[in-house]
Amino acid sequence: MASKVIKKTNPTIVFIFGGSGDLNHRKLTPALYNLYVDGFLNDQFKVYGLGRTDYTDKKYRDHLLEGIQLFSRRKDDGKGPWKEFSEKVHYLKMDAGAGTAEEYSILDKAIQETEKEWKVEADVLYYLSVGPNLFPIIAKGISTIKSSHKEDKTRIVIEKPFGHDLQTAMDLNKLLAGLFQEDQIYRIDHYLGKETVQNILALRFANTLFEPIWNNKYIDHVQITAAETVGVEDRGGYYDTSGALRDMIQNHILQVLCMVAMEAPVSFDANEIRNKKTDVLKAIKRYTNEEVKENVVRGQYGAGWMKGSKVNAYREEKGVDPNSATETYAAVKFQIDNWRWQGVPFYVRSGKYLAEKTTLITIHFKQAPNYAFPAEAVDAWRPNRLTLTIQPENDVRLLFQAKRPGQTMSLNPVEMVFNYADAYNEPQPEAYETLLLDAMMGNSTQFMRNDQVEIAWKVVMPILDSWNSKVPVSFPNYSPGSWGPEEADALIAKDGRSWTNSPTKSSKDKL
Ligand SMILES: NC(=O)C1=CN([C@@H]2O[C@H](COP(=O)(O)OP(=O)(O)OC[C@H]3O[C@@H](n4cnc5c(N)ncnc54)[C@H](OP(=O)(O)O)[C@@H]3O)[C@@H](O)[C@H]2O)C=CC1
Ligand SMILES: O=C1O[C@H](COP(=O)(O)O)[C@@H](O)[C@H](O)[C@H]1O
Repeated sequence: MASKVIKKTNPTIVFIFGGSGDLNHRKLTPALYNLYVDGFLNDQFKVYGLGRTDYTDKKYRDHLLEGIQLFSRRKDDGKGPWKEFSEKVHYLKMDAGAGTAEEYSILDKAIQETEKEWKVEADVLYYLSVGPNLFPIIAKGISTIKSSHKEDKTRIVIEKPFGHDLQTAMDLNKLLAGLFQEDQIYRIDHYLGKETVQNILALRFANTLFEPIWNNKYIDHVQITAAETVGVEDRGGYYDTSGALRDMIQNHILQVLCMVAMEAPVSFDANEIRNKKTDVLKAIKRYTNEEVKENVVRGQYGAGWMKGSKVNAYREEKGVDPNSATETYAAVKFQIDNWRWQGVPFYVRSGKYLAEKTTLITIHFKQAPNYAFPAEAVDAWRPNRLTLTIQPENDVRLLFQAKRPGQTMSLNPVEMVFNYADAYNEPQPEAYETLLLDAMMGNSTQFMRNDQVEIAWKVVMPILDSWNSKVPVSFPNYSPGSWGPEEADALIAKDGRSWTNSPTKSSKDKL
């Protein structure tokens, strides 16, 4: 087996705004720790958590170690690699919201001291893991830091949500463009870092098997589901200003849709891939108010039960307006008006408190002609289906017809399965590991470009506008633990199709 060549980062300083926050605790520090253990970080590496909370370096490291123990794919009791890694971790107390050059000068000082100690110019990554209200002020603050003005060495990662609507996304893009070059800006969408999402390009463009039939001649329709078994948890305040369409569909699901629908790139250059994805977004049909009613369904969960526990209705959640019209579920039938996809609907849906935690893409092929087979042979006939499960499993399944053993020509569908965990012994990196490493390496392929974000907003704006312009539908309209509102079943059923809820658990399961 060929040995893996590991390319290390340059000497790097990472500043995490929101270092005391939840995302850093659960995702960012565990990701950096795993990159360290896997050998991707230069020996000259430092990470500073930033926030207003009082922490000494020691207390901060203890807090982060708890995060490693709870959330990292690799655990550590504090005596393993964490011990050495934690010496690279520091905390700086600052009010980033003050936005003054004086406040930001502590970062300047930290860079200068570190460069003096390392005797090299460091790459500097600023990660904005804070609420979106702070993005503009922090971006301006960073631009005042004298020692990180070298464009090729300074990068800024912006968390979601990138804007609340098209106008606010455009405003933020404009502000960032005035402060940084576009190739310094990394707008993160963590779905793009997931292994199986990245595998879509390999599956489509590294095999001759699929691409020739990847079009409206052979594909009947595509489904993308991102179902969650959690409610809004302690993020009610944020979620109530967002909803499923903004929180999941405008970003994650549209990006996944682009990977499924894009044309073949001529190279893996960041801009080439992003151009091809942008073309898909441009081709998505913009709905009129009337068409929104026909093609979009929204839902909100009521009170009920999840796995034996009683759960509140959305309107009773902390931080949520008791009369809220915010959707916790959305299903959309998208239509892509281009040569490859015309006439092939893309049904997408996402929701909280659904029956299963699953993210999957299903490609439903057209029915093969079955006239030559006896009627009884085709009883169980099902069209071919390719399923890409993104989580909780990472697998690819191809459903096709096979002859049952016996003396008669009796057919039934079977599955060929490729499962990452079975196929490879290597552990899979978490999405944030992949994306943080890419950002440190200066590879922006899996990040959103300014125009991509804006076009994605343009796709959903007619839906948001239509929802704003009329009296809300009667909420709640689905129970926790279900697959969402009945109207979503009707949305697809009226086209003579049905949702694929979950792939079979193993190839031995009865199909
Ligand atoms: N948590 C998650 O699972 C996900 C989060 N995100 C995004 O990541 C970002 C962060 O989310 P999350 O970690 O959950 O949020 P939290 O509310 O847990 O953390 C917010 C952070 O912002 C810091 N902060 C707030 N005001 C200031 C200020 N004036 N100066 C300095 N620091 C400040 C807080 O630090 P302090 O109080 O110490 O000042 C805290 O560290 C958001 O944009 C969110 O949308 C995206 C996907 C998932
Ligand atoms: O960005 C978000 O994603 C999570 C779901 O992410 P996943 O990786 O667990 O599928 C979602 O819960 C959250 O509301 C949203 O902001």
